[in-house]
Amino acid sequence: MSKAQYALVGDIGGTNARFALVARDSFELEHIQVLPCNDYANLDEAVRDYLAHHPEAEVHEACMAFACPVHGDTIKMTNNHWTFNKADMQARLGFDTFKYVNDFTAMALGTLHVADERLQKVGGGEGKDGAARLVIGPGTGLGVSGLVRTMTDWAPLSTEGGHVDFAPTDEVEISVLRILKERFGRVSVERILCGEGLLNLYRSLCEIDGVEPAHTQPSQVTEAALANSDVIAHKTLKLFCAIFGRVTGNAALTLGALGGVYVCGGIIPRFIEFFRDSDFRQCFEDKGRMRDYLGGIPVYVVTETYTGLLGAAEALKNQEVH
Ligand SMILES: Nc1ncnc2c1ncn2[C@@H]1O[C@H](COP(=O)(O)OP(=O)(O)OP(=O)(O)O)[C@@H](O)[C@H]1O
Repeated sequence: MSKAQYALVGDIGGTNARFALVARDSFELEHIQVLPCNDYANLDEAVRDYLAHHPEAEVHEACMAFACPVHGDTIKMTNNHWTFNKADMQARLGFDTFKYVNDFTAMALGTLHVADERLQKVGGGEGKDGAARLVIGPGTGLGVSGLVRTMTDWAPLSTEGGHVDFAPTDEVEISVLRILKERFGRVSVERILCGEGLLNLYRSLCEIDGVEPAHTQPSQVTEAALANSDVIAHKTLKLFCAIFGRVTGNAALTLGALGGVYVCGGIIPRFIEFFRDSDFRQCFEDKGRMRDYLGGIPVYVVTETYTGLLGAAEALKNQEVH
């Protein structure tokens, strides 16, 4: 009996490597497995281990997303010890095709295949068909990407939008800027809108109120905020959502994202009800003469865990991804 033909897709983060198989012309992820990168000397060991569990699959094609730059000849993971030459790795694994994409680019492409029930709408109308989409996500950093329709496919934009300047809009935010400027010299929005950023914001609000910080992890701040057991933690999460709304609105204006906004990353899905009740949407739309323009744009929080794997599957077939 001949083996079934599959492509291997991967999403390689600092801590974990996620793998799945996809059949030809399908976006259904089969046999998803999450392996700790630290258990393997390099990528090929992890891939071999994964494929050894699926001898029924014949794999000639692969596409993987990496949490590091992917444009050079060498992949050097930012947060783990894996490093290798791309051509050498492809030869070692014996794949006819091996595509490499950045993890947030894969996240953006993955939103094209997320099931409707994994998209939580937070205001706005219907996205305009074929118009640009914004993909933005606070996680370890603040990822910003976009999707633009071309003649053949959706082209993902690789941007550094997390590094635009933080633009405060009231006295409290101006005080936050002052405090963070003293610490970092320059304050990009990523200094606030990511896990570490949430802590930066919390510590700043503690300093403004003259209170000793009680939390040292981003998750502690959100837990205390959700339990409403700590006034400053609650204020922090509220302000986090408001600033995220303004930054997302700015990015949507710049990109002309009438097709919709997709909120990815591991942070917002952890407090989706709080997010829905927050000032996020109001701040997203609070752009003077552009209020109506933004008012029509739907915002979706993506709650799918494996968006990056779906994106790797899309990237394999997408002619705009080289
Ligand atoms: N409950 C929480 N509230 C706020 N931030 C959190 C919470 N739990 C984890 N974080 C923060 O979320 C960040 C991780 O984000 P995310 O889950 O998106 O990972 P990632 O950037 O995709 O990285 P990787 O691909 O290595 O998993 C970390 O900075 C972490 O401290």
